[in-house]
Amino acid sequence: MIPTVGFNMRKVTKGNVTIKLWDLGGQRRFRTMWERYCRGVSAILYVVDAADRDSVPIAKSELHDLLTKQSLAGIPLLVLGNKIDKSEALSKQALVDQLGLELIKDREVCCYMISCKDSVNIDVVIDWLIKHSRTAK
Ligand SMILES: Nc1nc2c(ncn2[C@@H]2O[C@H](COP(=O)(O)OP(=O)(O)OP(=O)(O)O)[C@@H](O)[C@H]2O)c(=O)[nH]1
Ligand SMILES: [Mg+2]
Repeated sequence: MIPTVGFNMRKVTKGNVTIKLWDLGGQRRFRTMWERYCRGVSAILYVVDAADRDSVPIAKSELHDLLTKQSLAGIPLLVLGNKIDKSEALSKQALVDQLGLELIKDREVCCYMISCKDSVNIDVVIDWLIKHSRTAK
C-alpha cells in the first residue's frame, strides 16, 4: 500500500448503517487540508503509527494544532494506535501519554489500539463510528 495522495473517499456499510469516510493524507504537504475536510463531520479519526516512536511527537503537535481550529470545536475524536502487530509498538497508555490525550477537555476523546494488518479491533472502531454517526444522534 502507498500513502494517501491527497484524499480518498470510501463508504463502509455495517447492517443498515453506511458511513462516509474521508481518508486524508498524512504527509506534511497534505496537513493544511485536514481542517477543511474535518468541518462538519460527525467524528475525527486520527490514525497514528504506534510502532514509529520517533513520529509520535510530530503526531502530537499536529493533532493539538488541528484541535485548536474553531471550526472543529466539539467534534468527537477517536485516536487509533495502528500496527500493534509490531513488537516495537507503544502500549495504549504510553501512546495516550505521549499524544497528550488527557489534555483534551473540550470534546469526547477515545483511543483504541489496532492492527489493520491483522484486523485487530477493527470491529470496535466501526461500532464507535456508528455510535457517533449523524443518524445515531
Ligand atoms: N505491520 C503493519 N503494517 C501496516 C499496518 N497498517 C498499515 N501498514 C503498512 O504501513 C504502510 C503505510 O500505510 P499506508 O496506509 O500506505 O499509509 P498511511 O499510513 O495511510 O500514510 P498516509 O496516507 O500518508 O497517512 C503500508 O506499507 C501498509 O501496508 C498494520 O496494522 N501493521
Ligand atoms: Mg493513508
